[in-house]
Amino acid sequence: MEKPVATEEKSAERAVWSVDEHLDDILRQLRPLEPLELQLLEAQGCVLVEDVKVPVSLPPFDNSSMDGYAVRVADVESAGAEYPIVLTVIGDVAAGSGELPTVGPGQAARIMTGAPLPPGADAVVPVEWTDGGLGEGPVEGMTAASAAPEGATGEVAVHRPAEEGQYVRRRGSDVTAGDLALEAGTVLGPAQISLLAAIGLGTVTVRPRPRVVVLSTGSELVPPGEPLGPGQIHDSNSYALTTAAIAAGAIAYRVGAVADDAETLRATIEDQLIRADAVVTSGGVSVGAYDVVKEALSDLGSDGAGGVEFRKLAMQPGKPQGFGRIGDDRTPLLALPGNPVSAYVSFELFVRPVIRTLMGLEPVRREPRRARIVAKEALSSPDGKRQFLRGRYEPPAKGKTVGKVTPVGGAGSHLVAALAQANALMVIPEGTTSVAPGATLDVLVLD
Ligand SMILES: Nc1nc2c(c(=O)[nH]1)N[C@H]1C(S)=C(S)[C@@H](COP(=O)(O)OP(=O)(O)OC[C@H]3O[C@@H](n4cnc5c(N)ncnc54)[C@H](O)[C@@H]3O)O[C@H]1N2
Ligand code: MOO
Repeated sequence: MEKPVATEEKSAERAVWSVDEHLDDILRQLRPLEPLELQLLEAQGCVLVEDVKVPVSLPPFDNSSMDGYAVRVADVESAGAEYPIVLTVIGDVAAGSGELPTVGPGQAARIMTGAPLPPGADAVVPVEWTDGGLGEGPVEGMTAASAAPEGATGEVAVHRPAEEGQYVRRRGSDVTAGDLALEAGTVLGPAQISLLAAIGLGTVTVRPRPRVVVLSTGSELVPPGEPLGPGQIHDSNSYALTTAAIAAGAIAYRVGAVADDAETLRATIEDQLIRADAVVTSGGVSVGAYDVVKEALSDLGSDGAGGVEFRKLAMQPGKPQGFGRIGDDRTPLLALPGNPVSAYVSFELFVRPVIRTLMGLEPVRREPRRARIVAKEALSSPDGKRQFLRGRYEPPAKGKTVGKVTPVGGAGSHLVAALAQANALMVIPEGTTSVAPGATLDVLVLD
């Protein structure tokens, strides 16, 4: 844990906050979202809040793992290529068959993969071990039932013996009724959702994905796809932050850029609160005459309570930051700086942990990795600030613990092209003003 930058009680006006102090202050004000019962497809990536028990065994019945013939082992004991055993085919058992024929001595039932093993049979011989009912040598596969309905009856020659239970998947061999299917705390990925579906659960109780409303502020902003007028730029932050929120696990709503007008901004945010578990804004948090986010948000609490506090952080980029809880539900709002790299780095450091906390996901912060700097010149960093430079990270070679990182672009917080080439943030600590090539440092890998 790094030494706090300011030790006296914090006040937005005078103290500089460290990155960790700001994040800790945000996180201590948040609780994970209340669990919800969701449809399986909506639960992907969410944390299960209760143990799930298996209601019915899997497989629910003995079934075939091959397309072939359900037989009695005793009948085919002496089967061989030279002297195949000929059995009478009494019918087909397809996957999903409800009514099953009974296989008597000298009989076989044609059976498909996943179909229940019919009574009387105690093994399956794959169709490749038989003549498929065609009266010749071993076949490659069955003729489609639609093309040859007579294949379900007649005779079949079996060329190899079978062992008891061969190609039979036993009832309960996967999981047994009453077993623990998944433990509370499990993050549901496709394999876990597969299991829930297989044991017949249509819904599951999880912490839901937070709904994150993203809005940009700035009268100069024009949506991509529209032409620029004098002095205008395209709004890239709302796209970066919306997609970053989705990548972090949220359901994100991008609201178009709002002009630098405090009343419009306040009304827009109030309108959005109905669908927000968190609000993220960009721009308007510095000291300019048109930085209206401060003006609009400082008192946007419930009945005058709460509101957003604006701070200076000992970091670069991302110095000006706002955080507070607003509206009747005390919805967390993070006001990020407008420079595109600052907004993105701020998202990584503060908003992503908020999303993960609301979802109950661990770890909340990215775990730093160590990497050796590959560069021609030393990297410089402002004294007293934690700097986040953009870099390309390569994982450690086999048997090594330290990877490599090459800076891309400079420290400027407007350099979006370099950001797009980067896959990591290089972290230069507060007390360090110069780092030589070949030195190692922490990197946050943006995967
Ligand atoms: N006198 C001072 N000026 C500035 C300071 C300071 O301490 N004293 N801090 C600088 C730092 S550091 C940052 S970061 C920025 C933060 O400014 P704001 O949050 O108020 O952001 P804006 O002024 O609205 O915009 C800054 C910059 O970013 C561009 N921008 C804004 N929104 C978007 C968007 N959605 N998509 C693309 N680009 C966007 C905007 O056009 C500006 O160029 O303040 C410094 N100034
Ligand atoms: O801190 Mo500002 O965020 O450097 O560009």
